[in-house]
Amino acid sequence: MAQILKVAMPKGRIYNKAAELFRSAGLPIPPDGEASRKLVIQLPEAGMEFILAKPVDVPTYVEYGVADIGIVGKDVLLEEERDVYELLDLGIARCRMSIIGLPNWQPGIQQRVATKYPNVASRYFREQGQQVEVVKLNGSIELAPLIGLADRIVDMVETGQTLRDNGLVEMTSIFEITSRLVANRVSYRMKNAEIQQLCDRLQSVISVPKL
Ligand SMILES: Nc1ncnc2c1ncn2[C@@H]1O[C@H](COP(=O)(O)OP(=O)(O)OP(=O)(O)O)[C@@H](O)[C@H]1O
Ligand SMILES: O=P(O)(O)OC[C@H]1O[C@H](OP(=O)(O)OP(=O)(O)O)[C@H](O)[C@@H]1O
Repeated sequence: MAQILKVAMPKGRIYNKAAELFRSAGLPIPPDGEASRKLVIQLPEAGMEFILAKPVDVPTYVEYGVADIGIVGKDVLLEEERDVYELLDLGIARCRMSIIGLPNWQPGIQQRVATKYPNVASRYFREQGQQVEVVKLNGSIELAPLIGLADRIVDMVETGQTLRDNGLVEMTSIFEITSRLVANRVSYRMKNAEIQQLCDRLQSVISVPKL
Protein backbone atom coordinates (compact mmCIF):
# COMPACT_ATOMS: atom_id res chain seq x y z
CA MET A 1 0.00 0.00 0.00
CA ALA A 2 1.29 3.49 -0.88
CA GLN A 3 2.51 5.52 2.11
CA ILE A 4 1.70 9.18 2.80
CA LEU A 5 4.45 11.54 1.57
CA LYS A 6 5.12 14.50 3.83
CA VAL A 7 6.21 17.48 1.75
CA ALA A 8 7.84 20.61 3.28
CA MET A 9 6.82 23.56 1.10
CA PRO A 10 8.50 26.97 1.50
CA LYS A 11 6.09 29.83 2.09
CA GLY A 12 6.99 32.98 0.20
CA ARG A 13 8.22 33.54 -3.33
CA ILE A 14 8.92 29.87 -4.21
CA TYR A 15 5.49 28.59 -3.21
CA ASN A 16 3.41 29.62 -6.22
CA LYS A 17 6.10 28.61 -8.71
CA ALA A 18 6.40 25.17 -7.08
CA ALA A 19 2.62 24.81 -6.90
CA GLU A 20 2.38 25.58 -10.63
CA LEU A 21 4.97 22.89 -11.38
CA PHE A 22 3.18 20.33 -9.21
CA ARG A 23 -0.14 21.12 -10.87
CA SER A 24 1.25 20.84 -14.38
CA ALA A 25 2.62 17.42 -13.35
CA GLY A 26 -0.95 16.49 -12.36
CA LEU A 27 -0.23 16.63 -8.63
CA PRO A 28 -2.76 18.36 -6.39
CA ILE A 29 -1.42 21.07 -4.11
CA PRO A 30 -3.24 23.41 -1.73
CA PRO A 31 -3.55 27.16 -2.39
CA ASP A 32 -0.80 29.38 -1.04
CA GLY A 33 -2.29 29.93 2.38
CA GLU A 34 -3.45 33.51 1.80
CA ALA A 35 -6.97 32.45 2.72
CA SER A 36 -5.91 30.39 5.71
CA ARG A 37 -3.27 30.26 8.44
CA LYS A 38 -3.26 26.46 8.42
CA LEU A 39 0.31 25.11 8.38
CA VAL A 40 -0.29 21.38 7.89
CA ILE A 41 -2.59 20.42 5.05
CA GLN A 42 -3.56 16.81 4.51
CA LEU A 43 -4.53 15.51 1.10
CA PRO A 44 -5.10 11.80 1.83
CA GLU A 45 -6.70 11.16 -1.56
CA ALA A 46 -3.36 12.19 -3.16
CA GLY A 47 -1.28 10.38 -0.53
CA MET A 48 0.34 13.67 0.52
CA GLU A 49 0.63 15.99 3.48
CA PHE A 50 1.98 19.51 2.97
CA ILE A 51 3.92 21.34 5.68
CA LEU A 52 4.10 25.10 5.03
CA ALA A 53 7.49 26.19 6.35
CA LYS A 54 9.79 29.19 6.43
CA PRO A 55 12.14 28.60 3.45
CA VAL A 56 15.34 28.51 5.51
CA ASP A 57 13.86 25.78 7.76
CA VAL A 58 12.91 23.34 4.99
CA PRO A 59 16.24 21.39 5.05
CA THR A 60 15.98 21.10 8.85
CA TYR A 61 12.53 19.47 8.68
CA VAL A 62 13.76 17.12 5.95
CA GLU A 63 17.01 16.20 7.73
CA TYR A 64 15.08 15.34 10.91
CA GLY A 65 12.58 13.28 8.90
CA VAL A 66 9.45 15.18 9.96
CA ALA A 67 9.11 15.86 6.22
CA ASP A 68 10.08 13.14 3.71
CA ILE A 69 10.82 15.61 0.97
CA GLY A 70 11.02 19.37 0.58
CA ILE A 71 11.46 22.19 -1.88
CA VAL A 72 14.19 24.71 -1.15
CA GLY A 73 16.51 27.20 -2.86
CA LYS A 74 20.08 26.09 -3.59
CA ASP A 75 21.20 29.20 -1.63
CA VAL A 76 19.67 27.75 1.54
CA LEU A 77 21.20 24.32 0.88
CA LEU A 78 24.65 25.89 0.44
CA GLU A 79 24.26 27.90 3.63
CA GLU A 80 22.66 25.30 5.89
CA GLU A 81 24.64 22.22 4.75
CA ARG A 82 21.99 19.84 6.07
CA ASP A 83 22.31 16.11 5.54
CA VAL A 84 19.67 15.59 2.83
CA TYR A 85 19.60 14.07 -0.66
CA GLU A 86 19.28 16.59 -3.47
CA LEU A 87 17.09 14.81 -6.03
CA LEU A 88 16.01 17.30 -8.67
CA ASP A 89 16.76 20.78 -9.94
CA LEU A 90 13.26 22.18 -10.42
CA GLY A 91 14.54 25.11 -12.48
CA ILE A 92 12.23 27.57 -10.69
CA ALA A 93 12.92 30.75 -8.63
CA ARG A 94 16.05 31.30 -10.70
CA CYS A 95 18.42 34.00 -9.51
CA ARG A 96 22.11 34.30 -8.64
CA MET A 97 24.20 34.87 -5.56
CA SER A 98 26.63 37.71 -6.10
CA ILE A 99 29.23 39.94 -4.55
CA ILE A 100 27.89 43.49 -4.63
CA GLY A 101 29.38 46.85 -3.74
CA LEU A 102 29.42 50.57 -4.38
CA PRO A 103 30.73 51.54 -7.86
CA ASN A 104 33.86 53.14 -6.36
CA TRP A 105 34.75 50.16 -4.12
CA GLN A 106 38.49 49.71 -3.44
CA PRO A 107 39.95 46.90 -1.30
CA GLY A 108 40.82 48.36 2.11
CA ILE A 109 42.91 46.91 4.94
CA GLN A 110 39.87 45.92 7.01
CA GLN A 111 37.09 44.61 4.82
CA ARG A 112 33.60 43.90 6.05
CA VAL A 113 30.95 41.93 4.15
CA ALA A 114 27.27 41.84 5.16
CA THR A 115 25.03 38.95 4.17
CA LYS A 116 22.16 36.61 4.98
CA TYR A 117 24.56 33.78 4.03
CA PRO A 118 27.52 33.97 6.46
CA ASN A 119 28.71 30.38 5.83
CA VAL A 120 28.68 30.74 2.05
CA ALA A 121 30.37 34.14 2.23
CA SER A 122 33.08 33.00 4.67
CA ARG A 123 33.84 29.94 2.52
CA TYR A 124 33.97 32.00 -0.65
CA PHE A 125 36.35 34.66 0.68
CA ARG A 126 38.55 32.04 2.38
CA GLU A 127 38.87 30.20 -0.94
CA GLN A 128 39.75 33.50 -2.63
CA GLY A 129 42.45 34.11 0.01
CA GLN A 130 40.71 37.33 1.08
CA GLN A 131 40.53 38.20 4.77
CA VAL A 132 37.14 39.71 5.50
CA GLU A 133 34.89 40.13 8.50
CA VAL A 134 31.45 38.69 7.77
CA VAL A 135 28.40 40.33 9.40
CA LYS A 136 25.10 38.45 9.38
CA LEU A 137 21.96 40.43 8.54
CA ASN A 138 18.44 39.11 8.01
CA GLY A 139 17.13 41.31 5.20
CA SER A 140 17.49 44.63 3.35
CA ILE A 141 21.14 43.63 2.87
CA GLU A 142 21.66 46.39 0.29
CA LEU A 143 21.44 48.92 3.12
CA ALA A 144 24.81 47.81 4.52
CA PRO A 145 27.15 49.47 1.97
CA LEU A 146 24.86 52.50 1.67
CA ILE A 147 25.09 53.37 5.34
CA GLY A 148 28.65 52.21 5.96
CA LEU A 149 28.11 48.96 7.83
CA ALA A 150 30.01 46.95 5.22
CA ASP A 151 32.18 47.47 2.15
CA ARG A 152 30.47 44.77 0.16
CA ILE A 153 27.53 42.38 0.47
CA VAL A 154 26.81 38.83 -0.67
CA ASP A 155 23.19 38.67 -1.78
CA MET A 156 20.70 37.48 -4.36
CA VAL A 157 20.23 39.24 -7.67
CA GLU A 158 17.21 38.43 -9.80
CA THR A 159 16.15 41.37 -11.98
CA GLY A 160 18.87 43.71 -10.69
CA GLN A 161 16.24 46.29 -9.74
CA THR A 162 17.26 46.48 -6.06
CA LEU A 163 20.88 47.15 -7.09
CA ARG A 164 19.92 49.81 -9.63
CA ASP A 165 17.55 51.56 -7.23
CA ASN A 166 20.32 51.78 -4.64
CA GLY A 167 23.24 52.67 -6.91
CA LEU A 168 25.09 49.40 -6.27
CA VAL A 169 26.99 47.21 -8.74
CA GLU A 170 27.26 43.46 -9.13
CA MET A 171 30.99 42.69 -8.98
CA THR A 172 31.01 38.89 -9.30
CA SER A 173 28.30 36.30 -9.65
CA ILE A 174 29.32 33.30 -7.51
CA PHE A 175 26.45 30.79 -7.88
CA GLU A 176 23.44 30.27 -10.12
CA ILE A 177 20.49 29.54 -7.85
CA THR A 178 17.32 27.51 -8.50
CA SER A 179 14.95 25.57 -6.26
CA ARG A 180 15.68 21.92 -5.55
CA LEU A 181 13.69 18.88 -4.49
CA VAL A 182 15.41 17.29 -1.47
CA ALA A 183 14.68 14.09 0.46
CA ASN A 184 15.34 12.65 3.87
CA ARG A 185 17.88 9.82 3.60
CA VAL A 186 15.74 7.23 5.42
CA SER A 187 12.51 8.27 3.66
CA TYR A 188 14.30 7.92 0.34
CA ARG A 189 14.76 4.21 1.07
CA MET A 190 11.52 3.53 2.96
CA LYS A 191 9.24 5.48 0.60
CA ASN A 192 11.28 5.01 -2.53
CA ALA A 193 8.37 4.08 -4.81
CA GLU A 194 6.36 7.17 -3.80
CA ILE A 195 9.34 9.52 -4.05
CA GLN A 196 10.46 8.07 -7.37
CA GLN A 197 6.98 8.42 -8.81
CA LEU A 198 6.87 12.07 -7.73
CA CYS A 199 10.32 12.72 -9.23
CA ASP A 200 9.33 11.12 -12.54
CA ARG A 201 6.19 13.23 -12.77
CA LEU A 202 8.06 16.45 -11.92
CA GLN A 203 10.92 15.54 -14.25
CA SER A 204 8.45 15.28 -17.14
CA VAL A 205 7.45 18.94 -16.76
CA ILE A 206 10.77 20.61 -15.91
CA SER A 207 13.25 21.78 -18.47
CA VAL A 208 16.56 21.18 -16.68
CA PRO A 209 18.57 17.93 -16.68
CA LYS A 210 18.56 15.44 -13.74
CA LEU A 211 21.28 16.14 -11.12
N1 LIG B 1 14.99 37.98 -5.93
C1 LIG B 1 15.22 37.00 -5.09
N2 LIG B 1 15.78 37.29 -3.91
C2 LIG B 1 15.98 36.33 -2.99
N3 LIG B 1 15.67 35.02 -3.18
C3 LIG B 1 15.13 34.69 -4.35
C4 LIG B 1 14.89 35.65 -5.34
N4 LIG B 1 14.33 35.01 -6.37
C5 LIG B 1 14.24 33.73 -6.03
N5 LIG B 1 14.73 33.51 -4.80
C6 LIG B 1 14.72 32.20 -4.11
O1 LIG B 1 13.59 32.21 -3.24
C7 LIG B 1 13.92 31.66 -1.97
C8 LIG B 1 12.96 32.13 -0.90
O2 LIG B 1 12.95 33.52 -0.84
P1 LIG B 1 11.87 34.25 0.09
O3 LIG B 1 12.12 35.70 -0.07
O4 LIG B 1 10.51 33.68 -0.17
O5 LIG B 1 12.24 33.73 1.54
P2 LIG B 1 13.23 34.34 2.57
O6 LIG B 1 14.43 34.88 1.86
O7 LIG B 1 13.47 33.27 3.59
O8 LIG B 1 12.40 35.55 3.12
P3 LIG B 1 11.69 35.79 4.49
O9 LIG B 1 12.82 35.97 5.47
O10 LIG B 1 10.93 37.04 4.17
O11 LIG B 1 10.82 34.60 4.78
C9 LIG B 1 15.39 32.02 -1.79
O12 LIG B 1 15.98 31.13 -0.86
C10 LIG B 1 15.93 31.84 -3.21
O13 LIG B 1 16.25 30.49 -3.46
O1 LIG C 1 17.40 41.64 -8.30
P1 LIG C 1 16.06 41.86 -7.68
O2 LIG C 1 14.95 41.37 -8.56
O3 LIG C 1 15.85 43.26 -7.21
O4 LIG C 1 15.96 40.89 -6.39
C1 LIG C 1 16.95 40.88 -5.41
C2 LIG C 1 16.44 41.30 -4.07
O5 LIG C 1 15.42 40.39 -3.62
C3 LIG C 1 15.80 39.87 -2.35
O6 LIG C 1 15.29 40.61 -1.31
P2 LIG C 1 13.87 40.30 -0.70
O7 LIG C 1 12.80 40.81 -1.59
O8 LIG C 1 13.78 38.81 -0.38
O9 LIG C 1 13.87 41.14 0.61
P3 LIG C 1 14.86 41.14 1.85
O10 LIG C 1 15.73 42.35 1.62
O11 LIG C 1 14.02 41.27 3.02
O12 LIG C 1 15.69 39.87 1.85
C4 LIG C 1 17.31 39.97 -2.35
O13 LIG C 1 17.83 39.93 -1.04
C5 LIG C 1 17.56 41.26 -3.06
O14 LIG C 1 17.46 42.35 -2.18
